[in-house]
Parts: sequence; C-alpha cells; structure tokens
Amino acid sequence: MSTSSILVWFRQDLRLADNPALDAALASEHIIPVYILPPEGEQPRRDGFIRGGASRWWLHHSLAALDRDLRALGSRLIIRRGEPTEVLASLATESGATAVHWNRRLEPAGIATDRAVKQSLREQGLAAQSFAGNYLLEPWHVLNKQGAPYKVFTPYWKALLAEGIDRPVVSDPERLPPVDKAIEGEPIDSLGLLPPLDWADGFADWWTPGEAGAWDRFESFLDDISRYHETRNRLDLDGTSRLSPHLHFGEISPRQVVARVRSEYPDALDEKGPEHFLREVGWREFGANLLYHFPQTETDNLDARFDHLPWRNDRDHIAAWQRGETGIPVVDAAMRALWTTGWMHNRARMIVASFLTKNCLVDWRIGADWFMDTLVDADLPSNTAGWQWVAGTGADAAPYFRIFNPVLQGEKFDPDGAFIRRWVPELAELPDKALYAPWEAKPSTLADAGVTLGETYPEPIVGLKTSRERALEAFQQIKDYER
Ligand SMILES: Cc1cc2nc3c(=O)[nH]c(=O)nc-3n(C[C@H](O)[C@H](O)[C@H](O)COP(=O)(O)OP(=O)(O)OC[C@H]3O[C@@H](n4cnc5c(N)ncnc54)[C@H](O)[C@@H]3O)c2cc1C
Repeated sequence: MSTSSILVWFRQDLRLADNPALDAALASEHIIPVYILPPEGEQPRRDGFIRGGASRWWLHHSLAALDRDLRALGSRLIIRRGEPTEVLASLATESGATAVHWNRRLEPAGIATDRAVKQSLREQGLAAQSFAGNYLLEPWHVLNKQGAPYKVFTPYWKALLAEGIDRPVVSDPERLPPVDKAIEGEPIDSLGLLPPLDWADGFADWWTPGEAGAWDRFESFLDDISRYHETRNRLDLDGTSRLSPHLHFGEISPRQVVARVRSEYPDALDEKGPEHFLREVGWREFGANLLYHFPQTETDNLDARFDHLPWRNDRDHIAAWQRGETGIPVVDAAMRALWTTGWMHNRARMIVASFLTKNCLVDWRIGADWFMDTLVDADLPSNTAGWQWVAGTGADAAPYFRIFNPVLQGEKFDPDGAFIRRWVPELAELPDKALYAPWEAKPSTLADAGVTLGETYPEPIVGLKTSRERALEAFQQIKDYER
C-alpha cells in the first residue's frame, strides 16, 4: 500500500462498484471522496440553464445514499461548493493529497470543466487522472471506416457490437480508509437542492435514489426482461426498467447492466427481450456519441433547413402542454404523470414531443428545456437527441412528415385506457370509444360520464387534422434549403 493520499472526485458516477476512478485509488493509504457543487451546478447548460428541480431532488438523495454507503465502509463524502479547480486545489493542500482521480463527463460543459481542472491541477504539481466510467465505450472509439462519427443508429449499434459491448467491470471495495477528521465538508441539506415547494414530495413514492435503489429496480426488472420487446411500448404497463435516472447519475454503470444481463442470458443478443433492452442501452451511447461529435446540437438543429422553420411558439399552447391541459387525453396524461413522478415513458415522450413540435409548431428547444427541468433522468445527450429525433431536426431523424396521431397512439399503446384514466381522472367514466378523442363523442356520452368539454376538461387546443396540415406546409417552405 502506498502512503500517498488521493482525492476521488465524484461527479455523475455516484456509486462505489465499477467505479474506475475509485478503484485506481484503492492502493493508496488515504482516500478522500469528494463531491463539488459548482456555483450554478455542474450541469451542462444552455444559456444559463441549471440542473432542474426534479434532477436536484434526485441529486440530494443520491448524495445522501453515497455518503451512507461510504460510511458503511469506513469513509465519508466530503461535500464542498465552488469552482472545481479551486476546491480540489484547496482540498489537496488541506489533506496533503498528491493526486486527483475522476470519471470523465462527455457533455460539452463537462469536457470543458475536465480540461480546465486537469490543466490547473497539473500546473500545481498534482497528478490528475481521468477514467472512463459512464459509458460502454467512449465516442472516439466508435467511428466508421473513414474515421468519421456515425449519425445513424443502426450502423452505430453494429459498430459498437463489433467493438464489443462486454466491457470489464471493476469490483466494489470492501473497506475504505477513514477520512481525517480535520477535513470538513458541507452538510447535504445546506446545498439547497430540495425544492422550496412540496411538489416533489411524491417522488419518494416512485424512486429510491442511490446504488442500492438502482440494483433493486434492475433486479426486479430482470424478472420481466424476456417480455421487454412486447411490453416496452405499452403506456399502461410497467414494462421498462426505469433505470434512466440511476444511469444518468451513475448509480449503476452501463457496463454493469450489460454484464448482469449477460450473466442471466449468455446469448442475450439472440433473445428478443434482452436484445431489445441492450439495444436501448445502445441508444444512450448513441446520444452521447452525437453530442460529443456534434456539440453544436445542444442548441442548434443538426439539419440546418430547420433554422428557417416558422415556429409559432404560442405561449398559451406551451402553458397548456406543460400543465397537461391540451384537451388531447394521452398527451395530458403523459404531461401530468411527468409532473407527479418526474419520469415519462419513452413512447409518451415521443407522443408529447411530436404534438408540441408539429401540431403546435413549438420549437423543440422549448420542450427540451421543460423536460430538463422536470425529469428526474434529465440527461443532456439523451434529451437533445430525443427531441431532435422527434422534431425531425436531428440525425437519423423521424422524417418531418411522420406526425404522430395522438388518438391512434393512445388506442394502440394504452388499449384499455388505464393510463389515461389514471392521470386524467376527470375522463375516467368515459367509455373506451370516447376516451381517446372526447371531442368526437356524442353529447349524451359525455354527459353520462360527467364530462363537459371546456369546463371539466379542455377542448383540444388545436385541431389534429388542421394542425397536421399546417406542419406539413411549414415543412414544404423549408425543404429546399441546404441541410
Ligand atoms: C423527447 C425525448 C426526450 C428524452 N429525454 C431523455 C432524458 O432526458 N434522459 C434520458 O435518460 N432519456 C431520455 N429519453 C430517452 C428515453 O425516453 C428514456 O431513456 C427512457 O424512457 C427511460 O426509461 P427506462 O429507463 O424505463 O428505459 P428502458 O426502456 O428500460 O431502457 C433502458 C435504458 O436505455 C436507455 N434508453 C432507452 N431508450 C433510450 C433512448 N431513446 N435514448 C437514449 N437512451 C435510451 C436509458 O438509459 C434507459 O434507462 C428521451 C426520449 C425522447 C423521445
């Protein structure tokens, strides 16, 4: 064992197992685990965006869980606020540490922070070492034959498979050295991460942030993974893993996810459920690949023709969408579920994003910002890729003219109406036939169910047919511009 002292800087890797930065420090006599909350949060931001309320709620509880886990092994988490370069330098002086380890972040702002920290620490004579901990493979390892990045998922996924998705997982430490009493941090409560209002109180019914919570969820999902390909699109079923916030905060790593699936299903890539699930984990990698190679897509349309699209950005439409009062039941159910639980099903994300960007002609960036603020899994690469994909402005995008019909989507993916009835209870008494498009129902059907459109439930804010045509016309106007 070396007598040196190492700072392990936790970032979006709030776990002890399969943590390469921590693992590489284990030979050292002193390890100081540290989390730094920068002045505006470390979250990559667009024009002043800071980590949203739902995400801050998660971070609070995840840090508490990490601290508990560290204490169980004899250590503790030192939390400080400030610029990472300054905090790390002063902690190194206080503790006599000679090195700093961390796992890399790959979003534009994360990369900029990494570079600045590395340079500054090295100038001060400290060893600064970063590790790959958040993805199966970092984006510079997956390039086409010409050495260029992929813009389309399927060839990307094939290339990732060819490189190999089974990556080594490092085991968790059994004990950790204690942190010197003289080194103090801030209490988690003082960070002010919990929202002042009680709107997030219900989140705890849905989520258990932290490494143990991640594994509990994953293990129970594994019982159903063989049916994932059949259930993953159903809004009314618990057919997906809900691992996204845990993966975003790094409470579980994608390498662990793949390894655990493989331990249960050695031929996972030949079995429908497991294969489909691993492919979705591949989409997370793909999102990171896109944002890394095309960092401008955080704010800009990847397809430049859309710079000319006449977005309407009607404030009333935006507010109705955010509140789940658009008058389109499946959209409203999804938006209200988001507000209450901090999460939305992938199919629902596609439906509400299509409705906002196409039927309402609202700029995808407005929707993306709302998601970043309200999702517990708010993740810049996945969110940006998801919005650009649905809006038709991005790489491998759904063609612009493919506009989801939310009525048909509801009928198909919520066939018994359980999802809508749960989140839009004022429509619960409607028969299935009227549930997805109440504005088409007979007045007597509405009356029998206690529904008065415009009073107990809104009239649709846009006509689906006319708004669809308007979106297609808007696209006609831009289609000849240069991409
Ligand atoms: C408009 C839009 C915005 C989105 N914003 C986010 C976001 O901010 N954060 C986020 O994590 N995901 C985002 N997604 C992707 C996807 O909707 C969620 O990852 C998924 O719904 C999470 O649920 P799950 O964990 O049950 O997924 P599962 O179906 O169980 O999939 C397993 C894991 O694979 C990854 N994954 C699955 N689908 C996708 C996808 N389409 N793109 C990228 N990764 C995927 C996630 O990490 C997920 O946890 C967005 C998708 C769209 C269409």
